[in-house]
Amino acid sequence: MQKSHVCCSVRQRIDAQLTARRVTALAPAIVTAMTDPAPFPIRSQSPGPKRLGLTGSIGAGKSTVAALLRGRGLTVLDADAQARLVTEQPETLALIEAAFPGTVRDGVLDRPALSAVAFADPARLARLNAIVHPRVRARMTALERRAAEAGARWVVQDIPLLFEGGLEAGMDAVLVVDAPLELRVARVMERSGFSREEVLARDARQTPAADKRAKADFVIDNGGTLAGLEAQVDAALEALGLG
Ligand SMILES: CC(C)(COP(=O)(O)OP(=O)(O)OC[C@H]1O[C@@H](n2cnc3c(N)ncnc32)[C@H](O)[C@@H]1O)[C@@H](O)C(=O)NCCC(=O)NCCS
Ligand SMILES: Nc1ncnc2c1ncn2[C@@H]1O[C@H](COP(=O)(O)OP(=O)(O)OP(=O)(O)O)[C@@H](O)[C@H]1O
Repeated sequence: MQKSHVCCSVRQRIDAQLTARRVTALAPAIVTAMTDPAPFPIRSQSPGPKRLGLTGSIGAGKSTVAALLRGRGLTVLDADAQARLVTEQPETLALIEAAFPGTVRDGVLDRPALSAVAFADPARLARLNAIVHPRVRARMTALERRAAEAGARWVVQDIPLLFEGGLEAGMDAVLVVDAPLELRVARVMERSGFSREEVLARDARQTPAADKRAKADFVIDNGGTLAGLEAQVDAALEALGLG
């Protein structure tokens, strides 16, 4: 009952405003609504909270956007964090060590060592993904169920590999955050101490940023200031009726 009310209120607001299906920023801190004859489509017919997929290439600013969304009261489920928990489980570590010998030491994953082997070769990365991703998905489903029980009407699913996993079909809306490659590289080098080559190796294993943008319902350009980013996040939430 409550859920259909949310769905209707989203539709009403967007019908009334005849606003954007897509929000883009052509320059930092400037948000432009592109008109679309159709109201924003809320796709899911399934019960449970509506899902806002949050994705983007390495270093685009997903975690930063996720923090803003949390700050606005939304429940954010973080696939990277779940992957980290999964890769602490003995069962997963045994599978990883068997597939990538030498990457687990004293029961702890050597993340740089695994990265060096996995991101160097698509077949190896596929093998790692096959171990980790089903477990991450199961945990995300469990978290979503918990959020539903707590009364959440929307959940944000922060999933770096949303398009790579074909998960967009299960989302009610997809928000892609993006920034120019060189800026993403510089930000990740600064944040994580990775080399330029390490960042580029990961980027090369992801769906190209241009393809992500093309598939998005909302594109947030994070090539500028944090204030500009925040303004775009608020515009997207407004268009979804969550502002
Ligand atoms: C290889 C691992 C150990 C490296 O750990 P590390 O701490 O260096 O990176 P972290 O997990 O924080 O990921 C940082 C970013 O790297 C990129 N990345 C991570 N895994 C992948 C992947 N399988 N394919 C492409 N890009 C990836 C994403 O942009 C991600 O946001 C780790 O990333 C991992 O276990 N990856 C497999 C699980 C996975 O796909 N996680 C991402 C989404 S669920
Ligand atoms: N607009 C901005 N201005 C300055 N720094 C920023 C901005 N947006 C994000 N950053 C910084 O850039 C780095 C990358 O951002 P963030 O961690 O949010 O990206 P991500 O997409 O989650 O990365 P990953 O794919 O590695 O998980 C962080 O250190 C973050 O604080």
